[in-house]
Amino acid sequence: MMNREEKLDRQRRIRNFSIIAHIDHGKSTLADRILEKTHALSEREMKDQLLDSMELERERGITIKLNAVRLNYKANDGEEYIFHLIDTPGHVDFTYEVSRSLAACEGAVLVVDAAQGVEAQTLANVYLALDNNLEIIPVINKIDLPSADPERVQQEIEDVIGLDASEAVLASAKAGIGIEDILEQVVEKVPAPEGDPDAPLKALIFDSLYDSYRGVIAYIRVMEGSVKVGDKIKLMSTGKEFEVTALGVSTPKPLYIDELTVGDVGFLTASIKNVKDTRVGDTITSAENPAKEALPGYRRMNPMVYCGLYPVDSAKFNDLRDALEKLELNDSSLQYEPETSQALGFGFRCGFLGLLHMEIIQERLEREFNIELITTAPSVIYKTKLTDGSEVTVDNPANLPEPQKIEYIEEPYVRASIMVPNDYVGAVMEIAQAKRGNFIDMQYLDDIRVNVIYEIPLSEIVYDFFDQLKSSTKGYASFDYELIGYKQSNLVKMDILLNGEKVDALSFIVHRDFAYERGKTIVERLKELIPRQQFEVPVQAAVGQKIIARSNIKALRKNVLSKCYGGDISRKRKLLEKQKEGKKRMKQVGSVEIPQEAFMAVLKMDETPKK
Ligand SMILES: Nc1nc2c(ncn2[C@@H]2O[C@H](COP(=O)(O)OP(=O)(O)OP(=O)(O)O)[C@@H](O)[C@H]2O)c(=O)[nH]1
Repeated sequence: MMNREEKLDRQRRIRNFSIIAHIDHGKSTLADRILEKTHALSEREMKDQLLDSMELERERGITIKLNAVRLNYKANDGEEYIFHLIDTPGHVDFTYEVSRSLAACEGAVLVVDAAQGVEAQTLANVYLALDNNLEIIPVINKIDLPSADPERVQQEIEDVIGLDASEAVLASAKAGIGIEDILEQVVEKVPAPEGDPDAPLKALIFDSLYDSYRGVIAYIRVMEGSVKVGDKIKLMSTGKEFEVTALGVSTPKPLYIDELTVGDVGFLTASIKNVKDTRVGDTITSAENPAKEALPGYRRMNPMVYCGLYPVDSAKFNDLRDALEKLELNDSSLQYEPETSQALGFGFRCGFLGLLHMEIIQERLEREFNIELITTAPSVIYKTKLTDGSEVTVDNPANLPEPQKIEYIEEPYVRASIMVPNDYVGAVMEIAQAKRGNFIDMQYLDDIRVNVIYEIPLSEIVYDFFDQLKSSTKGYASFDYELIGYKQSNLVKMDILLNGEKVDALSFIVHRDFAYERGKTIVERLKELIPRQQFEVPVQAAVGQKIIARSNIKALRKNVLSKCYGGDISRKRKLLEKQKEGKKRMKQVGSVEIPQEAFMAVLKMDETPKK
């Protein structure tokens, strides 16, 4: 164990920092270069971008799970420094996790693409870093690109963000230019951690994951005091106590050590069975000598978006429950509870931080657990005030109380900031208006670009807002949003009837002014998406008792087999197999077979249906 002097001397040489950037500006590439430069990895190990560890992440090119590595850097001043490089997820769904991992740092390397310049997430990340009082080191990356314009971007960083960019490093993470300058600036500009090594322990949890051998692994930053293997610790939000079984740092290989002290960033295990006991943002203290106050900023994350997950094969309900249980071990923001749908049978209503989070879970269920799912359209949480004075929250449109019982309905709103070149401002405003947005502000960033700010219902963002934005701005728009609270809206529930029967899983909530239009569109879309049956199927959209749109799915003219009546058997089999293939993602609802796409039809309202 180190004595106080040794601890203080070490603390002086620690630098904790993150890399922040808009998506694709080169964060992971730079992290790799830094690892290489500090000899953390051999070239062979460098083959894959190491900080992004999960397969899905790599495929989608985004970072979901946070991670932290310890690196040793011998600086030009001749001293050995200890760097902790903390990785942050790069998507709005995970903003809270980003803010907590930034809270574990004293500095941030801000990467801005030399051709693209400042974008929506650049700003959003800078604000998070400033909220956490971080020293920001601007880096202009990709200067090797022919389209790079470092001077313009430097000016932009000063004008738009208000940071001094006179010493911004001109870098190419790809070509390995400027990496040493970045590391030297980290040494010079990022302050060493403060905090007393002899104070009661305060450690911030900025990530946690479940490992089937070791239980929960909490990634922590020690802010005060120190923690040793064998210590009794206490989680300050719950009061639960555990005994530390192991401590370590990733280099990035795990290196087990006996003690983590002020300024250290590493992992801790303590026979904890559930990630819900180590929530991101919570404070770990000593059970015997507890700190008086927890670290600031702890929030419990609540899901923003819900959808129903149903196994295509009803016999797989238990498999689905087991799979969700497993995923939940590793994901404290995932919520689920059993739900029954008249149309879809037994399934689960699941809550997610956002749409990306939802897609990731769906994909993992299908890929890792081999469960074919029918997923219903995502819904936000509505607050309804009833005429009897009580309040209910509704995460499933099918459960919205009868209209005559409702006093009013409130829905969540976000503040969206959309950055676009001048020429596309009109297109952006058109989309935002169509999505019930209230115009708030328009800021000119420079001669070319504008930041357009709207308040928009979250439900409209959930419905293909970003896709529309991308396609009508040729991909130039960048977008960020934050939840601002609930507002009253004139909303109604739209029911869909197939063959005269209400299909609960197809119900959705819509603004009254849009009900007629959406009703018409969805009926047309369903007509395209639902295959012809042996009989004619009427499709109707209704608000309350009133049918507002209808259409008919014509009956099949011929049985598919009758075509090859008398034909050879192999052709017949092929046809049958093809039919079976097509049936995979179908659900028999009453007398009608409905394909997966139909349940999501409500999401793609403004697209012309493809057959
Ligand atoms: N020309 C050039 N390309 C670069 C440079 N740095 C990164 N890239 C490329 O830019 C793309 C995005 O780089 P990443 O490092 O994955 O970006 P990121 O910011 O980590 O992206 P996310 O993980 O999706 O947030 C990749 O194709 C890189 O090869 C650079 O200095 N020059």
